[in-house]
Amino acid sequence: EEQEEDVLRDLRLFLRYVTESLAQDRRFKAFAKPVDTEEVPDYTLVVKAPMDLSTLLTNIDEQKYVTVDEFVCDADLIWKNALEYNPDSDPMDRHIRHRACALRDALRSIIRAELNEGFQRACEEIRASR
Ligand SMILES: CC(=O)c1csc(NC(=O)C2C[NH2+]C2)n1
Repeated sequence: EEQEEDVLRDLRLFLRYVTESLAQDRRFKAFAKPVDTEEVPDYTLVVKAPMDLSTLLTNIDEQKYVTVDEFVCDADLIWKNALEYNPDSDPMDRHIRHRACALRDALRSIIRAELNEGFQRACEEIRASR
């Protein structure tokens, strides 16, 4: 009902704030848009569930997420995919892995700093009721 739609609207605003904060950070530029599978043809052979910051924003607009944890699950794909696609010891692989781990930590840090636990519980109750 109306109150639920009010909570989910606030969730979308919160998730856009988190995602935009990460998207503005130059360290995370490699994660801003989908990997171009024309330029990187072997990417889809290695990574079965691609994800990037712009796709997270699209998912938010399409009302895919009812809880913060569902969003974090998708956002975590970004760094997991990067570690999978860049496993080697060469400096470029190491560089992108460091940035992927920085993305993971920045995401969790913003959420811990800004998310009200009562609001998270309200979202989880909506998910449980559906
Ligand atoms: C988004 C992502 O994970 C990504 C973009 S480029 C890249 N890796 C490289 O360009 C080479 C370093 N070894 C392969 N990984």
